[in-house]
Amino acid sequence: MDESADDRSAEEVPGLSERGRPGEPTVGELQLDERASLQRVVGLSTELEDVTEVEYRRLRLEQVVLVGVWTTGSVAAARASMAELAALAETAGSQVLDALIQRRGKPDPATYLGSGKAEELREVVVASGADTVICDGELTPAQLTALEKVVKVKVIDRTALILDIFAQHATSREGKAQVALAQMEYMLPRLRGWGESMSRQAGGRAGSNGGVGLRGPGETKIETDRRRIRERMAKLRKEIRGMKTARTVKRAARRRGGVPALTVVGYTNAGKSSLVNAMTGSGVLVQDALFATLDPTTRRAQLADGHEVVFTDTVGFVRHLPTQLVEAFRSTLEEAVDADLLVHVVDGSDPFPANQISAVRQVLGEVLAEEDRPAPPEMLVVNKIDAVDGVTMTALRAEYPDAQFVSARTGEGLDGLFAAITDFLQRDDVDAVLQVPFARGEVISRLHQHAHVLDTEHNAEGTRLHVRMPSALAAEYSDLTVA
Ligand SMILES: Nc1nc2c(ncn2[C@@H]2O[C@H](COP(=O)(O)OP(=O)(O)OP(=O)(O)O)[C@@H](O)[C@H]2O)c(=O)[nH]1
Ligand SMILES: [Mg+2]
Repeated sequence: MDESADDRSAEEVPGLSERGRPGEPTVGELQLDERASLQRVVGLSTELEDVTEVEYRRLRLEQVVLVGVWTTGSVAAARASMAELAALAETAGSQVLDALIQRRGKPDPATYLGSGKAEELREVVVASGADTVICDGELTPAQLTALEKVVKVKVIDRTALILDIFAQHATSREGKAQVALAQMEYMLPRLRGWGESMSRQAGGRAGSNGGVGLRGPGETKIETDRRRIRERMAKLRKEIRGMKTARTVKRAARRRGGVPALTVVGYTNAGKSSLVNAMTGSGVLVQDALFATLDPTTRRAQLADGHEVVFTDTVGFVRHLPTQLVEAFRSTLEEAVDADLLVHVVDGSDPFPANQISAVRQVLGEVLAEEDRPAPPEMLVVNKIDAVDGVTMTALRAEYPDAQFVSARTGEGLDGLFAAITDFLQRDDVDAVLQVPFARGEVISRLHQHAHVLDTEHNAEGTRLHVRMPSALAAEYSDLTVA
């Protein structure tokens, strides 16, 4: 392998460190540091002893160095990807000390980074005092182990990082169960790899302080763990199925109410929750953090014409969503499948909004793939226009001529968005004349709530109403329709 080329292509990404790189550690500190990193890996083996701890396992990230292999696209796109990894790492509670990317045709099959670059990474890790390396991609168990061997601190990948954030943020019973399941799925094939790495590390120190407690789990232990994890996964799947049924029933009840359902989807941090708040006057959690929202929340709102709609705020999307989490997404996004309209929010101030849009559509496609219905219609909403300069704004308008341009922060464009939603919902309204008998007074109040009552006339049989209403509602009252 051409290692000099490897090293030449190494590049530091400026502006990502939260604080300056600390000075070189003294030899004494370095040893302490190394001991600490070994200690941490051994601690991991203890965690794996109990399957319930695997379930809610946290990666305990602290001070991290990010690395990425940049295969295609522009420098700016590669940097944006690393900036996102940094934001993810910070969301997980860690401090980013440094970030490096390597230009390479494809990740090294053995160590992800080329071997020369891996050595360089080791130097950065030592110099910065980092205790964890996060790779911007999904690594094979063997790659993780091999890279760990070189850098001598914990190495995790983007998938594990995202799983960790989800584990920290999930609040509902179903959300927690879904994430636990995804984590176990991720851990299962990696048990052996991590076990081997731990045995290796303990073995290397066996002369000084080796012993029963410091050895990695043996083959039998791993097999037992695997079996217990599989059992736990089966149990979780069953529990999740039960919770799903309950939710479907609840949603069906709401749908019968005839209230149009708008599901707000979009890339993480695009401002979905802010928009729901701005449009409904409610207090959904807004945070400058990725995946602030994990469980779907539903809020009612009234359109200018007096009609009620419900907005459902959903979990944000992200590029390279771990496959283990697609199932979790599917469950929270069932709301999306059922929606009358998908309100797709994109951050207009992001340097690459088109990438966000395609990532969202791709994940949504995967999530909806299993359904035998087409995806609901989508309305694109470009948010954060208060933070977009004039030139970019012109470009965005040209690129997305059908989109709504809003600022959830300043309220700009919200009237237009409301109007567009109203137009959309009324596009297939029908005119009908209903004769409602006295015994069915509840129909009249429902019509006033969900339809335009154009004319009312009381007669001997009850009330005759001329209404303009959604076709679904008309279908429900076909027995009362006289014209
Ligand atoms: N400048 C500006 N910032 C906004 C706007 N809307 C939202 N933000 C900010 O963007 C960040 C993310 O907002 P959220 O509403 O939590 O975004 P989200 O899409 O729900 O994020 P997740 O739930 O984490 O996926 C917050 O810091 C908001 O204050 C806007 O119109 N303009
Ligand atoms: Mg949110």
